[in-house]
Amino acid sequence: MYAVRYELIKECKQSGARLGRLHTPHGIIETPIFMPVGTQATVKSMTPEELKEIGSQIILSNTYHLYMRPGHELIKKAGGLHEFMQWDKPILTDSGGFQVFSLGPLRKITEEGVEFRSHLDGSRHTITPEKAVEIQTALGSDIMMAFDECAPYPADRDYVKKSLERTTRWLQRCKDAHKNTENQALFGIVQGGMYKDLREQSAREITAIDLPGYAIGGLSVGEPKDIMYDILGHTVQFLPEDKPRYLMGVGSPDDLLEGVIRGVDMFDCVLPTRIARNGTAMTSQGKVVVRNATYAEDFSPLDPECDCYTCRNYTKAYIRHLIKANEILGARLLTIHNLRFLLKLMENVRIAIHEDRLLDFKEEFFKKYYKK
Ligand SMILES: CCNc1nc2cc3[nH]c(NC)nc3cc2c(=O)[nH]1
Ligand SMILES: [Zn+2]
Repeated sequence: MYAVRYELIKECKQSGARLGRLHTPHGIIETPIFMPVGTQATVKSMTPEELKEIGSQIILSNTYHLYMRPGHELIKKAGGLHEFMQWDKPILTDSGGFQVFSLGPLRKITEEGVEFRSHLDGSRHTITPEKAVEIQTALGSDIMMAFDECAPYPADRDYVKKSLERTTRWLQRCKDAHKNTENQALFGIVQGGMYKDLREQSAREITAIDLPGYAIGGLSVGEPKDIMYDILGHTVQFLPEDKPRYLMGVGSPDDLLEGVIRGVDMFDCVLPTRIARNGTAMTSQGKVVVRNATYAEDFSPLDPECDCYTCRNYTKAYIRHLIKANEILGARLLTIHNLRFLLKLMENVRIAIHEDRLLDFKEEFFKKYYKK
């Protein structure tokens, strides 16, 4: 019996999209789903109450950052991540692989794992598949991600092939090290760069290892959108229908819709929270850079069609003032709105799949948001 079980509710008649339910130890998640990112055990500037208020069902936290600070042993002493941050719904932790690889020249990859220097104090560390599982076990997340290598883009074919084969060996080591399969699920991650045959090879190797869910990694790493969509569509066909599919690091509205249409169930992205902090909002009329002077005396709501706390109470002029004055409330109000916007988008996507009109919904959305 796995800690996490996927229930396929309905397949869309217009596309490869699906409605599903993900049963986890901390509750049931309706998919397709967008997961707000809480890198350091907090979705920046949001309280758990506010996250629930806007409809967050599951949040993501980052193994590398929490291992570095405050340390997974401390969080274990605190009773685990749910207790530490007072979030009683599901948590997914990534394995730190992506962060460690984005440390660039400060790291060395071997069969054993990855040696790197801390971004905080330069101290030397080695993360192995076993260590990544140990850290995530201490954090107590509902879903832990395998330790993998996200191949850089671009990367030559030989490198990508060797890398994906090592990622498969690392996944087996993660599974062997994963003891409490009743309380925590381990998801495997498919690699293979932008090479369709290598994507097939990786998907077959990774799914040959029986797990409750699988992620598509190595995308949203700077490649053109049409390549991402093409590789994604190719890769999904080698993933089992009865398991959730998680596309890592994807979250702009167009990418979410294109991903759902190709059969993806789970997404995460720092975009909505990151652009909020620098004064950009995603609205039903498209992007609004609210820090622009044009909004200085605009006393209308940020998004007339939005039901969030920010749009019910404040004007663009006020939010612009807060952002210009670098007031913390500015970042908070835009974060509330941007997260609500994406969570609401996914609610509407789930309804559209239910009514077999997802492609029509996408058409309408693109006309308003992207004016095309
Ligand atoms: C769980 C850690 N492993 C892991 N994280 C990832 C995070 C990503 N984030 C983005 N774009 C923002 N692409 C990603 C790929 C991977 C990937 O291939 N692997
Ligand atoms: Zn709003």
